[in-house]
Amino acid sequence: MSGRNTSPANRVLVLNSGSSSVKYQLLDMADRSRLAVGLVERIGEESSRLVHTPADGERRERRAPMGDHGAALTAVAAELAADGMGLDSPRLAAIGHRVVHGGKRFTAPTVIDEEVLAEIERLVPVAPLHNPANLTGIRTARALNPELPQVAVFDTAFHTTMPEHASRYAIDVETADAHRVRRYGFHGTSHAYVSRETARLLGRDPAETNVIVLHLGNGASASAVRGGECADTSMGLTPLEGLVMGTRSGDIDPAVVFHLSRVAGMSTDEVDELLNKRSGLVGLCGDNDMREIVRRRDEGDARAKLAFDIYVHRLRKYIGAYTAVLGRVDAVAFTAGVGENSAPVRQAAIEGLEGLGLGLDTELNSERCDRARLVSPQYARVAVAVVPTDEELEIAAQTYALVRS
Ligand SMILES: Nc1ncnc2c1ncn2[C@@H]1O[C@H](COP(=O)(O)OP(=O)(O)O)[C@@H](O)[C@H]1O
Ligand SMILES: CC(=O)OP(=O)(O)O
Ligand SMILES: [Mg+2]
Repeated sequence: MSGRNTSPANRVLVLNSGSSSVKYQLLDMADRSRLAVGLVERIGEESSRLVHTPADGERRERRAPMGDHGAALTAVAAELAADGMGLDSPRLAAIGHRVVHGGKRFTAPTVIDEEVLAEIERLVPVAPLHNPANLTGIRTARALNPELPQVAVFDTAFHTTMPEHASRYAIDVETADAHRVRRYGFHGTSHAYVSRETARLLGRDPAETNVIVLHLGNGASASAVRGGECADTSMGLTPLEGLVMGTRSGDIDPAVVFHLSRVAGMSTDEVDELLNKRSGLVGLCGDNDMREIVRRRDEGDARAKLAFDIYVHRLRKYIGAYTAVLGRVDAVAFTAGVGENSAPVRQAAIEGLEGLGLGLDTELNSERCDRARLVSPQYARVAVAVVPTDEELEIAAQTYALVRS
């Protein structure tokens, strides 16, 4: 089976397009190994940068302005081609795209055609930072190889099991339904993967395990997972609701919007921009990198301390709320950039929650480690876990399963 024409098409390219970045991985699904990983940052700026690392080669960095996600993906395709793994490679089975908003319709991974593209486009108003980037990525990939199957894996899909008492807002039913206003939830691929991995870490069946997952990246969300299914999650119609994030406010009184419009004369777009891009940690202290915030706080910076405290206070409220939603909690799992790396955030979030059965082993918590692990003491009733998320692997697995079936 080593001849060129007989090599199986078992590779999947995964594209995770954020508002100003693209993360990508090329995976071999025979052994789930990574053949290349990379990142394009600062898309839309003069200082765009691509970092590409093939599994068996040197890390390469390219700096050139990339105006949009199309230009970024074209540059990624060129890097892959230089390693003999271009988008026209017969070994490539499919491209899996992370698509942030799938609305109510997409409850599972879906092969992309014109109609699916149109539906993703229709959802742009409820995911303005994300769906346009996803669409550009998909269109460019299709132009580069029209024959290649493209699969959309939706952030919202995992949350479609939420019961209506969790997904419906308490507003007029007819108005809500006419405009598809409800809570959808996001980061679903991560919540699904991490809740399953947490059960595995505990040596338990995911179908009988209840987990609170705290996905703390730049965007951040919490979910209550009962027996492998989402019972509630903190993001809503859009990825703005819930936890305090890098640049997003999370929960606020909706009347803040009317107030800013009436009293400060701000337009709808201006308030939208304020809450999505100039709020959260950035709005509170000018920084959205948790490393920097903790460093400043430790040097006595009052604004950084307040930002940290507000971030953690919100997190603790959700831990309490989801303990009540689930009734019995087996584990709280921290994941994504902040969750996996910030021992001070984990400590402040769990400290004093003995009443909920939670505790932390401060030594285990401060160890650096990139594998899933427990950081709670043996005697704690509820386990606390740090579980690295792997959205790319999960997207590749779902994509590959779909194109093979
Ligand atoms: N060592 C670290 N300590 C604390 N926070 C970290 C560390 N590494 C990364 N982060 C945080 O993780 C965030 C990015 O998380 P990530 O999950 O990659 O987000 P996204 O996928 O939304 O880009 C950074 O903004 C930073 O705040
Ligand atoms: C949905 C969402 O917030 O995604 P990200 O964390 O990639 O911004
Ligand atoms: Mg992320």
